[in-house]
Parts: sequence; structure tokens; C-alpha cells
Amino acid sequence: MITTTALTKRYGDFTAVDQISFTAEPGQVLGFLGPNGAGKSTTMKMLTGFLAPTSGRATVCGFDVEEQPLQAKKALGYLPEGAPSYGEMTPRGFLDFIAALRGLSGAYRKQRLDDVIGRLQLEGVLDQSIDTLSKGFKRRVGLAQAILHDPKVLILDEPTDGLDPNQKHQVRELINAMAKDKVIVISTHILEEVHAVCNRAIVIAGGKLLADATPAELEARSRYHRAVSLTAENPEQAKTALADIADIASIEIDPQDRRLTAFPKPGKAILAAVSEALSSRQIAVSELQLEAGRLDEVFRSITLAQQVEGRA
Ligand SMILES: Nc1ncnc2c1ncn2[C@@H]1O[C@H](COP(=O)(O)OP(=O)(O)OP(=O)(O)O)[C@@H](O)[C@H]1O
Repeated sequence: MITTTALTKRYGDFTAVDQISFTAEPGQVLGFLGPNGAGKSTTMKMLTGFLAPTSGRATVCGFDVEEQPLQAKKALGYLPEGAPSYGEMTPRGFLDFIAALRGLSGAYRKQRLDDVIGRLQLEGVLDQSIDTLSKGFKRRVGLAQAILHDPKVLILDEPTDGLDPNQKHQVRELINAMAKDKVIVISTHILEEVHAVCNRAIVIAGGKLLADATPAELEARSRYHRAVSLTAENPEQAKTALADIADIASIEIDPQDRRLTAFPKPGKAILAAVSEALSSRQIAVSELQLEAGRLDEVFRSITLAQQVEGRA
């Protein structure tokens, strides 16, 4: 389990992280979402003991990160932003070095090394210097060192950054496979990643925690939540056919792709009425979809509102 209590980092007059408090339990994959410079990495660095907070505190598995740093660090694995720094080492040498630092020995050490090398598919590059690896392999070596001691808490700063779509998929599967009994915190800009791996999302902007919810709860804040969108041969004609449905608040036709979206009045369900109105007027529709909500739109509205407030 991890907790932060009013965790704050100031650089002179500038507040990079502003009183962030949350608790995360095993089984949670918590996504830190936020625009560039939001304070995600700084929060992670304070959680992992790499940066001292100006005020507030963080605990990992009950250990205060500042007062009991060794116990806290033992319980966590950390993938920092970017790549591992020991570029002249090979992945084999680097992982051996980390295994020694983590105090792994004997059969367990071999089992853990084999496990992470296999999971991250590093077999083919074990003896090549890290400097000469592709960005994706560097990232995978970084991930391997983070999970080598099978920690209870994993803090992963943009774990899929620099990976190609197949590798992204593999790393997301790896995170899902490890999620059951660990607390995993990942930072990301990629909203589809939140869908793919997170069961909870914290939105940070301007150093402040602005939302803490499940991805579905965030989507429910979208104006697209429970909207019905469709592609029709003649969208204007479809719009006219839907005009009399009392529970529709508004209808928009996208000027780019000509897709029609009908937005329900608060709390209303309109899918059945839309289908009925279209079929009774025999309007051809190639595709019709009930929307869950759009995370990108919710993300924009939360973080832009903070920017406006921050400037005021
Ligand atoms: N050592 C420092 N001195 C002054 N300002 C800093 C320092 N380190 C970070 N900052 C500032 O703190 C803010 C938060 O940075 P941070 O790296 O935590 O953001 P982030 O959310 O991780 O961004 P990104 O998504 O771009 O990685 C930024 O405005 C950054 O410029």
C-alpha cells in the first residue's frame, strides 16, 4: 500500500507539486494523467525517495519514505523517466549488478533473472552494451530492473514511452499480469493506456490533484456519455428524423467526417428511441454506437479549466 499526505515540492516560488494526497491498495493500477509539466514525475520521485518533499509525506508498505528509506526502497521498484544510466554495461551485467544491490542470491536470484529476461524478451540483447540498444530495448531493460526483486509496489514513469505498438501491448500485458497483488502506479500521456491497464486514474495539472476516479467514472463526466453516434448516407435527413425525440438535448453533425451525434438530456437513455425513429423512417445507417464517454474530452476539460484558474 502507498499513501501520500499533502505531498508538496517547491522550487523557489514555483510549486511543482501542490499538496497531493491519495492512498493506493494492492490490486490497483493507478494511472497518473496530466499534461507536460503537471508534476507527475516529481510526485513519483518523492514517492520513491529520489527527491525530498518540501512538505508532506509519503509511505510505502507502511514505511515513511524519508524516515525509513531502506525499508521503503526494498518494497518498491522504480522505472524512472528515460533509460537506465549505465550505458556502457550490457543488460546481463546491469541486471546482475541490480540483483546484487537488491541482495538476491542463489537459486532465487537465477529464477528472478530468468523470469525478467524472459518476460521482457531480452535474450537476444543480453551481451550488447545498453548504449547501443534501441529506445524500446533500453526501456525494457529499465523495466526489468524495476521488477527484478518482485516488489510489492511498482512506480513506472511512462513505461511504454518509445515502444512500438507491439511492444506497448506486451508491456501492458505484463503490467496486467503483475497487477493482482501489487500496487502499480504508472504515469502516461496516452489515454488509451488508461483503458488498457488502469483501474483508477488520478488527473494532475499545475501540481494539483484534480480528479481521482475509475476510468469509467471519468468517462461518465464526458458530454458524450450515453450519446448515440452514427454514420448515415444522409446525416441531415437522419437529424430531421430524430428531431422529435423528447429526451435528446442536441444533435451535432461533425463537419469533417459527417458523423452525427445525438446527446441525451441528463440521465436519459436515447438509444432505443433513436433506433426506432431511424428504422420507422427507413433511414439507412451504416453504423450506430452508444458512446461510453470520451476520456480525451474529459481530460481536456479538467486540465484546461485548471490552466485558466492558474492564470487568474
Ligand atoms: N529541479 C527543478 N527546478 C525547477 N523546476 C523544476 C525542477 N524539476 C522539475 N521542475 C518543474 O516542475 C514541474 C513539474 O515537472 P514534472 O517533471 O514533474 O512534470 P511531468 O508531469 O512529469 O511532465 P512530463 O509529462 O513532461 O514528463 C515542471 O514545470 C518542471 O519544469
